[in-house]
Amino acid sequence: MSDGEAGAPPPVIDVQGVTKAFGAKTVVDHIDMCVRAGEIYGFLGPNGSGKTTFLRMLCGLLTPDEGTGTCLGFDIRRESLSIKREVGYMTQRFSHYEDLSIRENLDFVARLYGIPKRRAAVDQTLEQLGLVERQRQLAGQLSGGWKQRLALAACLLHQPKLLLLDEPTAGVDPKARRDFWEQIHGLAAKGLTVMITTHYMDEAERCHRLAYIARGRLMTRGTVEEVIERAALATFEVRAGNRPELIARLRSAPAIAQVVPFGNSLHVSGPDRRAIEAVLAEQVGSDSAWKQIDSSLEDVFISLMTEAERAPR
Ligand SMILES: Nc1ncnc2c1ncn2[C@@H]1O[C@H](COP(=O)(O)OP(=O)(O)OP(=O)(O)O)[C@@H](O)[C@H]1O
Repeated sequence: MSDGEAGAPPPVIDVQGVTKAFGAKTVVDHIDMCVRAGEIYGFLGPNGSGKTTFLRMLCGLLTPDEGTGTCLGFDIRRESLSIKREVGYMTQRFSHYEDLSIRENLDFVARLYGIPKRRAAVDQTLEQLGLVERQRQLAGQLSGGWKQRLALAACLLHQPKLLLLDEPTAGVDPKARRDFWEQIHGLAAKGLTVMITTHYMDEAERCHRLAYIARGRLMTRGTVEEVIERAALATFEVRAGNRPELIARLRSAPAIAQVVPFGNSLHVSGPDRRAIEAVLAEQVGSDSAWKQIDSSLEDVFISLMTEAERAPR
């Protein structure tokens, strides 16, 4: 599986065989990754698949049990201090002081990290993220979307070269998520590299490239188009309404890897188009009720997750 091309910008993250176990459980299992300067790289996978653990190893917060590589040109095992200086890491549980304003929160973070020319750094970050008008507003009164923007601002104060964002938009409404992504694309256009975890498919589609892991193992990576193409998954839309007995019958057919309800229809997928057609012809009847459609990223991810769950450890 190639992860980059000739003539591409230099890698900002370049790691091989990164592995971490907690007790007997291997949480990150021999992951290779190459992310290039200015890329927005999506890191996806089901809950508990090891994404946060991997991010923590990249930025020097956790030492891998196995594996080698560099982040921002620094060795992930030996130079974690240098890495931390140049990485902005937005964790899932970003906290701020509710009774301090946006400006006061940023000033506090700048003090904490000993950022030189603190006032100028705060001014610049407020400007950069469109927070100037709201700088006196108390953080506790902000909507979810503005809170996320404050969190992003706090990560940018020290002008990192790499942003690691762990589910930055969880629970944020679609408009605020869109605004957040505008910011991310703007930052990447200026040369910042961004690695982002998300469970939202529309966000995955906004990444330049992405990787999908399940149970700590890398299942696929590439552009959205490459990931869908490589999966070679045949998907059919079955317009059969809500029929639990039909769903159960389809799921029991060996040719069918997954059946997922989508509104009034079902998405039925598997590796062998003809074999699925044979099952549908038998189970659904008239072929006017079903047709082949393009597989979506979500269809592919669900299929990969199922594959990972079935694989022996
Ligand atoms: N410090 C730790 N000690 C023991 N187990 C841990 C530790 N940190 C994480 N784990 C376990 O490792 C597994 C992977 O967790 P991780 O947080 O990396 O997954 P994730 O993909 O980020 O999940 P989510 O999408 O839910 O955030 C989980 O089973 C978790 O309980």
